[in-house]
Order: sequence, then structure tokens, then C-alpha cells
Amino acid sequence: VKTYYALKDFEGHWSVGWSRLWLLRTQGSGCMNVTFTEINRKYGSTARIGPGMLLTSDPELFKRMSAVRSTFTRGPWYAALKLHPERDNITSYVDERKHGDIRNRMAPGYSGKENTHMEQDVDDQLLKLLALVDSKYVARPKQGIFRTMDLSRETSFFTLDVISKIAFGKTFGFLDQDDDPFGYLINLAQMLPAIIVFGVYTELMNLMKIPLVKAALPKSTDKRGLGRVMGFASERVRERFGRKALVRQDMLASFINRGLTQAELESETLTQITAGSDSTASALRMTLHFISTSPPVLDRLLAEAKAAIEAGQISRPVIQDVEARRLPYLQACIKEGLRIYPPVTGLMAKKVPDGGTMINVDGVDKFAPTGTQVGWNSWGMMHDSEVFGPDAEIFRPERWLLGNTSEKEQGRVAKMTETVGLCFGYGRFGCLGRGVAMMELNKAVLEMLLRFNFQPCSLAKPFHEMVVGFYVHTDMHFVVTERRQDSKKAPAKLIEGLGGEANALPWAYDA
Ligand code: HEM
Repeated sequence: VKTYYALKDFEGHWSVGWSRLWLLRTQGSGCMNVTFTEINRKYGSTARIGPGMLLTSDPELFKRMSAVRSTFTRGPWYAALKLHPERDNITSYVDERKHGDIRNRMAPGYSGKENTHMEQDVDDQLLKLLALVDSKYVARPKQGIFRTMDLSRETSFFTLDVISKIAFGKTFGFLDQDDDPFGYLINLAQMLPAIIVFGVYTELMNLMKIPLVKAALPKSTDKRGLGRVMGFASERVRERFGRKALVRQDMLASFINRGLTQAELESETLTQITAGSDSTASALRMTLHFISTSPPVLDRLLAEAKAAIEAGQISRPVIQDVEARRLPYLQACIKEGLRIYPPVTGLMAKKVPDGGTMINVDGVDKFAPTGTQVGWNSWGMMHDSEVFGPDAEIFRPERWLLGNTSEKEQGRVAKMTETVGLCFGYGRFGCLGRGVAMMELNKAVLEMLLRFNFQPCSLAKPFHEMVVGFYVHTDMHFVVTERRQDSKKAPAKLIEGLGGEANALPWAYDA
């Protein structure tokens, strides 16, 4: 009764003041993003979703909670992100001091400033992906070759190989084998729902101390799944220690230089892989999906790219990150892809500090007591028509281009840009891999579309989806054909605005 009354000012489903079952059912439904968005639309920008638990789609509250000097802390929800049986990792530390310390030591490695091979490593993996698509998946009907490609798998293989290459200097080999030899993706799809249950019933984390449960968790000696990937990462870590230690200039080297121990590294590398691959893969596949199913958008993007190639502004065979950031329409497409399908849908719940706090819900101040957790509704935030316009449900990159130079218009685009940046979190919890992710998207979106035409096999059901913090996409079958390189010049009206920084999302998070 006390818990119920503590949050009585906040509206929500009738049961959520008393029980966590509604939250568990919603999170397990496979479409929690949609239900959460309905809740925030119906009950206010911050609504109640469980005893002691709120949900917000309000960008201002989200920024206030994550800001560098905010007194909000991570809520118990974060403990569910502990993937290793014994050790925490950067995403799971609830203790602010420990999180701050490890973050400070890991940020330089993630930023790429100490990793001189990073861009070349991304290029190499992209070229491998392009060659694979060309040799194995391009349909050539005139030669009687009909085949399809599962974009969900290939995009995951690409981001997994990129992250392993830039992190440890060696790829997992997903693209080489064009397969998931470890059963990693299947195992991840099984683990994510468990993380959701632990996020709701955090006390269940104690089960991990039971030897039988502990034995079932992924470990580096496993032959398959997440454990096999952990094993691969552990081997790479081991190579850097001892008498004949391997010396390389990459993320791992940067972490070691900042004093991370072998044990810390083994736990962090698994997080690096899961945080760094799935999010970017889903952004890439969904952006490709939306562009290739919107012919006017595709035409305009290709026109911009071809004009830039003709003007010598794009390196071949792979565009450089800095060049991509100067293409306004490419940037608009990438931001629109992140917005329409924000890659992280987990609650990332922050905790109200001692003394409680006032939360403004659509103009009305409401009191949230100490310890209340406030979860994030990323989908609702990115589909907010107040910020993104009345057509927020539609993929329309044009919304990111300035209609005129008035202050009002600049303010509109600046507000959207700031809000879409929240896809990566904010402030002291913001994504450390944002620069890497943007580099992958800048290159892969353009180079894939310059070479290939993608046509979904089924327009009625282009893919299967399960939303469990990340997205598990399967059966995303496309017919891929070679794009004819015609030399016709692109119409000028499609390519205006080249040059400058194109309002790109910043290269790296720099607080
Ligand atoms: C489009 C791709 C990506 C998106 C949308 C994304 C989004 C996020 C979000 C929402 C958070 C948590 C924010 C919070 O707790 O409030 C996060 C944290 C993090 N991400 Fe990403 N991420 C992406 C790609 C990557 C990549 C490629 C890497 C690694 C190279 C990475 C590494 C991390 C790390 C290490 C953290 C934890 C930061 C901390 O706890 O201090 N992410 N990301």
C-alpha cells in the first residue's frame, strides 16, 4: 500500500501500482516498444509501469538524469546486464564510483584516438562483406541464377567482425565462413529474454550465486554460443600478457595501458562485443531496408553520392568517414534510420536520488520519492510528433534538411538532432562506441547501396522481429541485384547542399 501511494500521482495501467506482472508480460511480449509508446501517449510523457518504476519518453528528463553532474544514479535494473558469472562490466556497475572509474579508463580506447588502424579495419571488413554479397548472393536472372540473401545475418556478421578486428586485431571470421559457427546469434536471442526477466525481478540476480545456475551461464570454456565468443576474447587477452606478449595498437592495448587487469578485460570484452555488434547491425539493416523500399529516397541518395564521386569528393573503393559526414542527404538518411528504429529499447533505468525529485509531466509537477526507477522509452521518444513533426511514424529523411535559413527552422532541426543523438544515451552514461557505430553506418549504408539493389522478398512480412532490449531480426530475405553504373548525370535539384559538415552526428562522444 505504501509503495502504491508513493507514486500515486503518476498514471498508468491499473495493476502497475501493485504488481510487476504487467511489466513482465509487456517486456516479454516481443513488442514492448509499441506498448510502452501507447502508455506514454495515453498516461503522459512520464507514466507508471510498475511498483517504484516509471517510464519516460521525455528527452529533457532523460538528459537531466544522465547529465554529468546529475544526482540520479543507475537503478538496480542495470545489474541485469552482468553477462559474466562472477564479474560486473562497464554497463552493469550500479556503484557510480566503480562505473566512473572504469569508464574513464576505457573511454580513450573506444574513442579511436589511440587506434590508428580503426578506419582501415572497418574498410577491410566492409570490402569483405561487399565481395561476399557479390559472389554469393547477387541474383543474375539472365544467367538463370536466382537467389536471396538474409540481410539480418549478413549485417550481424559484418558488425561482429568489425568489433573483433578493432578490439583485438583479429576477426571472429563470421564473414570468412559466411556462417555463425559458434551459434552466437541463437544463443544471444535466448539470453536477451532472460536479461529482461532479471531487469524486472532484480532480486533473481541472486540465483546466479547458485552453483547449478552459475554453471549454466556462458563461460569461456564453452564450445558454442556467447561462451565461445568469450573464449575467443579471453585468448586474445591472454596473448597480450606474459613473456611473449603481443604488442598492437588497438582498443585492447589502450585498456591494458590504463591498467585494466586480465580478469577485468575478460568480462569487458564480452560486453564490448554484445554492445558493439547488435545495436549497429540493427541500425544498418533497418536503414538499408527503409531506403531501399522508398524509391524517391534511394534516387536522391544515389544522386548525391554520384555527384560527389564525379567531383572527386568520395574516396574509392570505400568512402572515408570525414567525407560521408559532408553528404547532407546521407546524414539525413542515417539519422532517420536511427530515429525510426532506435537500436536500443532496454529500460536503462535511472534511480531518483535521496530526498526525491519533482518530475514535470506535460506541464504538471509530480513528486517521485527516493529510489524510484525511471526507465527509458526510446521508441516513444524517437516517434514524438512534437519533436519530429506530424509524420513522425514515416521514414522521411527530408525532415532533416533545412527548409529555409530562419532561426525557427534551424531550431527545429537542432532539436531533432539533439533528440536523435539520445539513441546513444547521454552524459556520463552515453555510448562509448558512438564514433565506431557512426563510422560503420556512414560507410556501409552508402557502399552497399552504390553497388546493389535490394528488394524485399515479401512486402507483407519483410522480416520477423522480437524486441527484447535489442531487436532480434530474422528471415529478412532480400533479392539482391547488381546496380547498373549508368553515367547519366544526377539532376541538380537532387544534389544541392554538398559541402560543410552536413549537420552530421558528432564523430565521437566527448563529454
Ligand atoms: C547504432 C549503434 C549503437 C547504439 C544506438 C548504442 C546505444 C547505446 C546506449 C543507449 C547505451 C546506454 C546508455 C545508458 O545507459 O543510458 C550504450 C552504452 C554503451 N555502448 Fe553503445 N550503442 C551503439 C553502438 C556501440 C558500439 C559499436 C560500441 C562499441 C564499439 C558500443 C559500446 C558501448 C559501451 C561500452 C557502453 C557503456 C557505456 C557506459 O556504461 O559508460 N556501442 N550504447
